[in-house]
Amino acid sequence: MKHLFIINPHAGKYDRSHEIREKVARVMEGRGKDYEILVTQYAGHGREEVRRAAELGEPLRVYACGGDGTLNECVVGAAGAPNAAVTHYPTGSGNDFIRMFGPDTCRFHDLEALLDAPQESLDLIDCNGHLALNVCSVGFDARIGLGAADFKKLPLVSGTMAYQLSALRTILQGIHRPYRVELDGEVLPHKEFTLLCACNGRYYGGGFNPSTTALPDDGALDFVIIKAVSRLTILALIGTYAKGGAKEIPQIILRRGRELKIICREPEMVNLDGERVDLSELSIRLSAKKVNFFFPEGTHYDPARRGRVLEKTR
Ligand SMILES: Nc1ncnc2c1ncn2[C@@H]1O[C@H](COP(=O)(O)OP(=O)(O)OP(=O)(O)O)[C@@H](O)[C@H]1O
Repeated sequence: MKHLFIINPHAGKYDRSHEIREKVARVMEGRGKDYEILVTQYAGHGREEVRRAAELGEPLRVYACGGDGTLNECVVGAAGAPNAAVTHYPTGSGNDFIRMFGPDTCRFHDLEALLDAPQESLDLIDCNGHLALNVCSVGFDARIGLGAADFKKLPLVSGTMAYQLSALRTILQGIHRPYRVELDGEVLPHKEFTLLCACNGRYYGGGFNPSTTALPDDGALDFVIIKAVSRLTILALIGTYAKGGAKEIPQIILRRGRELKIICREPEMVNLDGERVDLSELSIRLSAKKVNFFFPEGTHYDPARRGRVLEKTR
């Protein structure tokens, strides 16, 4: 079994690659494991290296050392490879996918707990051929989160300020847009929407909890759709939405399904695990590919399965 550590030096607030390298070497050499560390040189590098390693066909365990973007790169590289499995060693800003492990999320910081850990086969979201593990969304939230990058480039603008400026721009530009939306073959009667979200995981955007029922291995996606609402309404509802209260909000449609088709008037920013693609016609569905994900013994993304001993892969 080969253990491959993909370290993104740009994840989180500062470069932790040196510290992670030392920790990995200490743990892996102490246990006589076959391991390799790769510090990425550019966006997309992790995905390429994981794909190359998975294609060798040998048993492979990949540790995504970064945030959700790094995890997405490793997952895409390992998607569909039965010999490969991925986990998250969180050093990013949001680390949202693993929040689903609830009180056990902190155990992902323990490298030793990730060794010889059990795995499950997880579903993936496919949006026009782009894959996501956690959440794919379009609308108000995607424009704020992804649009913040435009402001981060400006001098004297901090990370928080970039999000505030992006939120202000999004609110001024109008928070709902005309989309044609089809859910599992049924065209929704509404003409304008604020946000459409396909959830495989339960958290995104630094802790927002749009779905409290999504499970990444149930062969379905949990769709969260906010109809057109006013700026004042969104301000009043956003706190409830963030805390997992979507089912209490009448302007939100919650459905479990397999495919969401969206046609926009012009290209829209689409969020895939925090990464951006711009599309005007979207088909968001379950991918035919799955990915193996490993996690500390006794923990689980499904609260009902926490504490159970799963089969280990050595
Ligand atoms: N060497 C690199 N240079 C520039 N960008 C990189 C490099 N390696 C990876 N990336 C990209 O960096 C981006 C941010 O990484 P990541 O999402 O892991 O961290 P984060 O934004 O701090 O965390 P989170 O997404 O959990 O908030 C991703 O788009 C990833 O593809």
